[in-house]
Amino acid sequence: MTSVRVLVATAVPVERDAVAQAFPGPPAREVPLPGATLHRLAGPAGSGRFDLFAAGVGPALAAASTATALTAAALTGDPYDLVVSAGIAGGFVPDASAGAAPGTTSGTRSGTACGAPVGSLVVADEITAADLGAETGDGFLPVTELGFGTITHRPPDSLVRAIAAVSGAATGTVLTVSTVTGTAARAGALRARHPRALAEAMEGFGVAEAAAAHGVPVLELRAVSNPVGPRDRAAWRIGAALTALTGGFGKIAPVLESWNPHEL
Ligand SMILES: O=C(O)c1cccc(C(=O)CC[C@H]2O[C@@H](n3cnc4c(=O)[nH]cnc43)[C@H](O)[C@@H]2O)c1
Repeated sequence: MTSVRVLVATAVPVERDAVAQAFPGPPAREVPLPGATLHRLAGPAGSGRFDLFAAGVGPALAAASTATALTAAALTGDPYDLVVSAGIAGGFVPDASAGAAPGTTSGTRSGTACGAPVGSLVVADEITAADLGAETGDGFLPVTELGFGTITHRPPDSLVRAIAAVSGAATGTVLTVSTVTGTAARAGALRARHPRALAEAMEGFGVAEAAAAHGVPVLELRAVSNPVGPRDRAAWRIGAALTALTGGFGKIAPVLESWNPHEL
């Protein structure tokens, strides 16, 4: 059986390098593509084959870059089996008075609602575009209610559960936004519309759209660098999140390597 071929799309190089640190071995080989450069890891024979790349910030550039990488691989006759959107994110931290959102694996520990605190990991069971739609006098309407497209992609359930189990990541919806939330009002509106949301970032839905167009399954793994809410740059913990991302990939790499894409 050939080994699993995985494309990991981060937004920026520092996230890509944090993922790369989880993989021991020789330095990655650079493979240039139009608009992006793959970092091809040389794993031991029989292990998974991982290409990491910085796909850009925001859903549009991430989708375009991911589609380029997927098309290039397909044209060589060696397509990817899985795409992973990875990086840092804002975490929803509910009020201590609030319970966990139904269906999330986050919740109450010692009576304190925990959501997705800074430094924690989140694996998406739903990758949802939060601001793709129309504003109306009666509120926001997603594109699906306008009769177009989709707003949610669902990663393979068994893989999500395996990754959560091995990494300790919380499981829930990860929102994709084009504008970083910067007020309590916006955070509250997102939580009201997406009660299972644990995190927001800016690329997952774009990566997932590209993967879906190629019929390739997608995952999103995020390490929380800041709370979603009023803008406070001093509260960002990018170093801690990158460390968590490296640790998370160290744990999930064997799961990805042993995953059988035909068991979907
Ligand atoms: O200074 C700001 O308020 C600000 C505004 C826009 C972007 C940033 C970034 O640092 C880049 C966002 C980058 O990181 C992911 N990310 C991390 N935290 C969040 C968040 O709370 N909401 C959305 N995205 C977030 C995102 O995926 C981007 O790649 C700072």
